[in-house]
Amino acid sequence: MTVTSLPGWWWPKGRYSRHQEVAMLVNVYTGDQIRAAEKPLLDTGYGPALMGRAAYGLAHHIAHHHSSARGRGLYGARITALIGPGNNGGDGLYALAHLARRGAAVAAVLTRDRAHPEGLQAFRAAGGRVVDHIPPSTEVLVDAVVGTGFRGDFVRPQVPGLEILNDDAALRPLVVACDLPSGVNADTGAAGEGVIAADLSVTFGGMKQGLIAGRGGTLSGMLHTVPIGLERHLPKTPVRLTSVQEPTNVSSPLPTDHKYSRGVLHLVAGSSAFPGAALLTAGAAVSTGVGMVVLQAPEAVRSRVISAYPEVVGVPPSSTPAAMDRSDGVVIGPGLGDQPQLLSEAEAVLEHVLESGTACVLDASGLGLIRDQLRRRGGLSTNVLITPHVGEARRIAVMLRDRVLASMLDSGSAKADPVEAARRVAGSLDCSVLLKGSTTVVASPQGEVLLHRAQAPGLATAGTGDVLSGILGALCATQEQDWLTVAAQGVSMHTAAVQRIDPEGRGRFGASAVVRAMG
Ligand SMILES: NC(=O)C1=CN([C@@H]2O[C@H](COP(=O)(O)OP(=O)(O)OC[C@H]3O[C@@H](n4cnc5c(N)ncnc54)[C@H](O)[C@@H]3O)[C@@H](O)[C@H]2O)[C@@H](O)CC1
Ligand SMILES: Nc1ncnc2c1ncn2[C@@H]1O[C@H](COP(=O)(O)OP(=O)(O)O)[C@@H](O)[C@H]1O
Repeated sequence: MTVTSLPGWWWPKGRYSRHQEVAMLVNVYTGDQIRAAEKPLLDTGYGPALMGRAAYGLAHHIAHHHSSARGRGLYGARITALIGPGNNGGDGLYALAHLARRGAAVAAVLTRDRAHPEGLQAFRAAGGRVVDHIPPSTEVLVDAVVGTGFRGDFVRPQVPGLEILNDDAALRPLVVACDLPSGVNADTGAAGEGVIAADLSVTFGGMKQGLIAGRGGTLSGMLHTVPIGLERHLPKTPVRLTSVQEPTNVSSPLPTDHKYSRGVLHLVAGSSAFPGAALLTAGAAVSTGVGMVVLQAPEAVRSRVISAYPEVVGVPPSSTPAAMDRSDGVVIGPGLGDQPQLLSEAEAVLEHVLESGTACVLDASGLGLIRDQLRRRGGLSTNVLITPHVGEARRIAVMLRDRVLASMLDSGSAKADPVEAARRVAGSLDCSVLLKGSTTVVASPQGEVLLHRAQAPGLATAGTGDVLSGILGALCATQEQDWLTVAAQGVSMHTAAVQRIDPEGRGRFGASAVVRAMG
């Protein structure tokens, strides 16, 4: 069976061997797009065939992951499924029937008084038992309560024995979600408290946005897509997923290059309160490979940065735009703080950038400059990439007086929708947006979206955003690419550096270590 395996290089419980991923950019669909693609096939009687392929793929991945987690074959493996009333439950039942025929001891808990009749029949015929609790010896728990048919709120079924989910990692069963963890919104990733976090999600027909975005991205675990024959019917999607691998499409220096042809990056970063941010941004830019890094910052910041990176050229914060004449890329904001003088000097640089069209990354305190630009120009410009985290994006929602946007950014809300939020900010400000978080969402003003699921929660440490700004700045100064390409390269490099220093996902590193791992 052909499958597309997605990022799995790091795994929290350390139970699996490293997984090779294959795809560089994968199309991502909403639940409705998948359902629409299924429709012509269902209308012409192919429903059972689709379900057959889905169930076979699910069984295949359960068997594979069980044997890599336990180090033995399927014979005698104790597999229990939570089965809902719809086709998602049907997939689960047929998958268990396959596994029973390969010698597994399978059981199903029916969470409602009805279940997919043919699936139930196949399950029973294969020797499956319907039980009213989760046997404590369960090694694999399959979540097939509800898939893309999920509507409203999800309440975790009250099934005796589910407490085994609270066991220590070594005892806990492997949790496999059928299509997606029950209760995750397939489009947005919004999810309530009752959702059972999966170690592995096996999804059918195409990668669903809800498995990557928002809370869904943190609940879905390792991802596999099982092709079920929808490919021809799937629409062109503007949403793609990056790989976490080191990008291969970043230009290397040519024998004919000189420092100016390799790009000059102008950084407006650092203040007496936050000199470290300038160090991290400059260090990351130098290590990414760029012809020259120019740092516009107060004297104390410059001397600290230059003592660590003597190759950086310092200019005072009051420099005129002439200091930027040779700049191919600009980063404004890391560690600027809130000193009015520094901010007004940064504003002059931003004005110059907006006039000249030089590629510019606007981050951290630099994002506060958007307010004035909204007043002056009604937004920014397509040569700008803004890189807010969710808190900063909420402040942008306030600047835009956009309540809908604010609710999309509220991760606890059923309306949470980071993909649409990033698109909305990009459209409103006419610039590209990189919304940081456990899944990074990059959106262009034209509505194209790129998702990156780092699966590296150790990145949640101060200063890693400054490192990312330095990487993005260096990349945009070195090569002429659209922001989506630069962002895909940048986030992949950022994550790949973490992969090198922290392959086990222990999180015992700081942002400086990420810079050191860049080279
Ligand atoms: N349409 C098809 O032919 C295919 C569908 N497939 C599977 O079918 C799933 C979709 O099937 P369905 O459309 O039957 O929908 P689901 O099985 O996902 O959900 C529908 C059922 O879940 C219940 N439900 C809805 N919201 C709920 C909530 N908040 N809490 C608890 N229960 C809730 C409903 O009562 C309904 O009976 C996909 O996720 C996938 O697993 C696959 O077999 C591939 C082919
Ligand atoms: N839970 C997480 N999992 C993976 N990556 C994360 C997580 N939390 C944050 N990150 C990443 O870490 C970086 C943090 O950036 P930011 O919040 O701007 O930090 P700082 O301002 O301290 O530099 C971003 O690239 C973000 O995507």
